[in-house]
Formats: sequence, structure tokens, C-alpha cells
Amino acid sequence: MLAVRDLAVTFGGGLLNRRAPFRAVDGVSFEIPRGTTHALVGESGSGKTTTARAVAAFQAAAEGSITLLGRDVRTLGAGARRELRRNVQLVYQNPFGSLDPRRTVLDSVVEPLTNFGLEASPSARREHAAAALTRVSLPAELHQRRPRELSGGQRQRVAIARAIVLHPELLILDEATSALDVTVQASILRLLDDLQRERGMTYLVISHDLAVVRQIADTVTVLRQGRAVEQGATAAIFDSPQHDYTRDLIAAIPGGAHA
Ligand SMILES: Nc1ncnc2c1ncn2[C@@H]1O[C@H](COP(=O)(O)OP(=O)(O)OP(=O)(O)O)[C@@H](O)[C@H]1O
Repeated sequence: MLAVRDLAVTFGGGLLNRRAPFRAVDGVSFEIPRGTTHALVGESGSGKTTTARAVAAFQAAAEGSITLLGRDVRTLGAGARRELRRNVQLVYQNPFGSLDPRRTVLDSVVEPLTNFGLEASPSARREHAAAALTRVSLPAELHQRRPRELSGGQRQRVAIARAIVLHPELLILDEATSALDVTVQASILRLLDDLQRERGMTYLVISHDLAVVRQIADTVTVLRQGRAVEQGATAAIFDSPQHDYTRDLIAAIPGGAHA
């Protein structure tokens, strides 16, 4: 589904800047088979979000290749890039950033369908959007509310509905459950697991919460200062970490690695 090879992303540098560019991502490679979940973990500033933004083509890569469904996202033409925009959806920690405070949540889910010219009529778009909201278990009586009238967990359900209404192949979840308390977090993780089974979606998860990663990821890449220090199957990484840095990350999980 996704293959990232020797990815490098740099910031700064250039003709007017005497300093060498800063390599925020420095030679990272990983693959995600369709229908599976890969997690990027590492301390703050290790390059997780920058890697994900490069995969979604929101961030230019300096080196390497990013192959999504057999095509390099770095060299796509305008039409294929638009299809990539539909096919790769992001869900962030704070859904306030993506939800318009003046719109009802139903209208917020209609919007991407309108933007991508999907569905023949406004009423078909509303129906499709309502079905997506129902799928994420947002009760119908909340569809006409504004984001501020919902709880954090309900808002995150709306953000997920906005993403899945476009039927993406790849969902990037950037600290998507980090702001939620544990019971709400657990119900969102269950929803994501159900959606993955139903639709065969592929997930790229960014999380500093290794308890969440252990629960949902099939494979993990551990990033440190833009480099992959360790990667492999989740159970292997957690049960026998090879690198001190990984051991320290695991040791920092509240309640221990088996929480
Ligand atoms: N637009 C930018 N311009 C300059 N430097 C940047 C930019 N975006 C990120 N960086 C730097 O790149 C490095 C990696 O940042 P990134 O956001 O990818 O880390 P992260 O692992 O996602 O961290 P966090 O967990 O705090 O979100 C950091 O040193 C950051 O300061």
C-alpha cells in the first residue's frame, strides 16, 4: 500500500543561509501493507509529523521515494495529486482545527464531498454525510449542532466521519486520541479498529502514547532525531527492544509496557 524509501526532509539552508539545512527526517524507510497499522513513535521533535506530512504530500521531500498504491507521490501531476488528497486523509489531535465553528457538524462532513465533487446532488451529499456520522456513532440529534456543543470525543468522531466519507485508502492519525480521557480514547480506538476491518483501510499512526501503539499497531518505526533507530513487529519491539532509546520510551509508559 505505502512504501517509504530513504526519505529525507530538510528545513532551512539555501543560498541566503550559510548554515546547512536541518535534516528533520534523515533516511527513513518503512512499508505498510494494505489493511494494517504502522506506528511512528519517538520523542518530541523526532520527525514523526514531518514524515507523515511528506507521505500526504503536504511537505516536500528532499530525498527518497514515497510510493502509494504503486505511484511515487513526489512526481504526481495535478489530477493524480487531487486523487491523493482524497485518498489520504488526516485526523489530528485537535479537531477544532479542521471543523468550522460556524457550521453544523453535518455541513462539515458534507464539505469534503462538495470539494471533491462527489455525489450528484446536495441531498445525496447530505445523505452520504449523515450515513458517515451515523457510522461513527454520532446520534442523529447531534448532526445539526456546532462543534462547540459537542464533547471532545464526539468532535473526534466528526473528524473521523469527515475523513472516511471520502473513502480513503490511507488514514493518518496524528495523536488522534491523545487529548481524550482513557474511556473515550478506548471507544475511539474500537471505532478505528472496526472501520479498518470493514473497509480494509491502512493506518499510519503517530503517537507518543506507547500503550495506544501497542494496542493498535501491527508494526512500528522508532524515530530519533529524524532517523529510524529500530523497526519491526509491534510485539517484538515491545517484548525485546534492541535500542536503549526504545527501552526508555517503553519504560515511560504509565502502568508499564503491558498496561
Ligand atoms: N516548518 C518547519 N520549519 C522548520 N523546522 C521544522 C518545521 N517543521 C518541523 N520542524 C522541525 O523538524 C523537527 C521534527 O519535527 P516534527 O514535528 O516532525 O516532530 P514530531 O516527532 O512530530 O514531534 P512532536 O511529537 O512534538 O509533534 C523538529 O526539530 C522541528 O522543530
